[in-house]
Amino acid sequence: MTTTTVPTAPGAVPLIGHGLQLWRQPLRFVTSLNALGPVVRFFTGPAPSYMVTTPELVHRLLVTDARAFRKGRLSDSAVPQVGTSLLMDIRFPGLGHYDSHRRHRRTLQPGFHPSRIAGQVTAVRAVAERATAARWRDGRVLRVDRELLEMACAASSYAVFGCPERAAAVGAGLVAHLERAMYWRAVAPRWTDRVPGSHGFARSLTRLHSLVASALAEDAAGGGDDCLVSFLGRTRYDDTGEVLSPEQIGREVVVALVTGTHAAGNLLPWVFHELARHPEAEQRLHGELDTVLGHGRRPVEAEDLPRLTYARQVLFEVLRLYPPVWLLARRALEPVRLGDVELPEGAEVAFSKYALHRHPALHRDPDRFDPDRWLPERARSLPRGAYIPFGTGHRKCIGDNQAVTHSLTMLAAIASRWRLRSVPGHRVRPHARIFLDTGPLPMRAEARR
Ligand code: HEM
Repeated sequence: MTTTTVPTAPGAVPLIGHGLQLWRQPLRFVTSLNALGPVVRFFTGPAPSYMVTTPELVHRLLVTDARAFRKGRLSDSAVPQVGTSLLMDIRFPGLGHYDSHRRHRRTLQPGFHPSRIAGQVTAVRAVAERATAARWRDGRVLRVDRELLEMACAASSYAVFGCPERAAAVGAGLVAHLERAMYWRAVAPRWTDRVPGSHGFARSLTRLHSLVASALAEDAAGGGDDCLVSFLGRTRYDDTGEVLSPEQIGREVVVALVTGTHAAGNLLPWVFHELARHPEAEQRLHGELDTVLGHGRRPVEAEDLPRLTYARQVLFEVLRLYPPVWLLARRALEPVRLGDVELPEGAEVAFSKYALHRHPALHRDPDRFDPDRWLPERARSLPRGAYIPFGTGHRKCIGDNQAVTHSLTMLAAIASRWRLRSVPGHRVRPHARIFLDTGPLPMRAEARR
């Protein structure tokens, strides 16, 4: 197949191509492409983009042929706003894209070592305990989406800053400003700087950089806590011995906070939504929590997490059905062949984990919530690349362990004491922007007795 025989998604309109479909019903649009072929052409402007729909080709894109691609459009739109960081296309003099990323990643990786993350469990549990004690009451209807986003923000701020006062100063509102403006910058036309949220964005960015500067100053004076900022302040590139500049540390912190808050914080509302719709799964989860934590429900500790196997299956199933990072893209650095398709240099290639995770050829009854898919013997039969909530290859999420540990801890702390019930008449409509969320999610809290 050449690029001329690649199928084009139906319904393109002049000038904006499929932009309206992607804007109005993004999830329906990306899943509809599964049936058209392994590579499908679509348009959001005059130049074509290509959607890859099979695990084999996604694996080629992210692993086998990864050197032939860079990040592309999303990185290009975010860099002028928040600067270059590990998540974007970072470059060092004399090194290409791949080697620049590798050098930077090697330097940051120890900051996310599992032992450091395990050390955060007690603080993350305390975040959930404090929030539920403050606002949750038996029978009260809560905006569960906001509650859990705030908890995720407090948990990731703790991972970043260590010191509880500084973590408290971050606040979900500040992080939400950043996420909102980054989304609008990515989708708004290039000719305008005036995207919704830009004003709050500038203030939030300055505030975050100043929190980082004071944390680094405190560290230099010998009073800092062991946290991501203090690790980043100490780490050095192993080839030159150079340290990261405070500005660079600030940029990495923006990414860690936005993804830690929004990607992880959007996951738990989906978990409670699915548990409320599947009482048998909820009962199994409660049974496991009662066994592991005892009927007195002692607080969850890091050592308990490996024993929460069903809770982990529930989480993995929600990551399949509602992958928070639902769409990703790359740009070809050179002419490249994907399967039977020749792509020119500069081609934008996207893939959707939402579509891949619901592909009927890969997952039986793909729209059904079934945590037992993740029983080891069943999970083993999945083809490579069919389940990649955290990506794969050299750019796989560096915060995957943190996201799973924090989410499991909060799930255990909440579900050991609370059950959340759907509110009759409320329909959940997924919002797919940078991250996939439930939108407003009112649920009734019931204390477990
Ligand atoms: C449920 C939570 C999360 C999900 C689903 C998620 C998903 C992802 C995905 C899919 C990628 C790969 C992007 C690509 O290939 O272009 C990624 C990269 C990344 N994530 Fe996450 N993430 C989550 C949480 C976090 C957290 C908690 C942090 C930091 C504390 C984080 C930091 C990053 C960074 C820095 C990268 C870039 C890695 C690189 O390019 O080397 N993420 N994430």
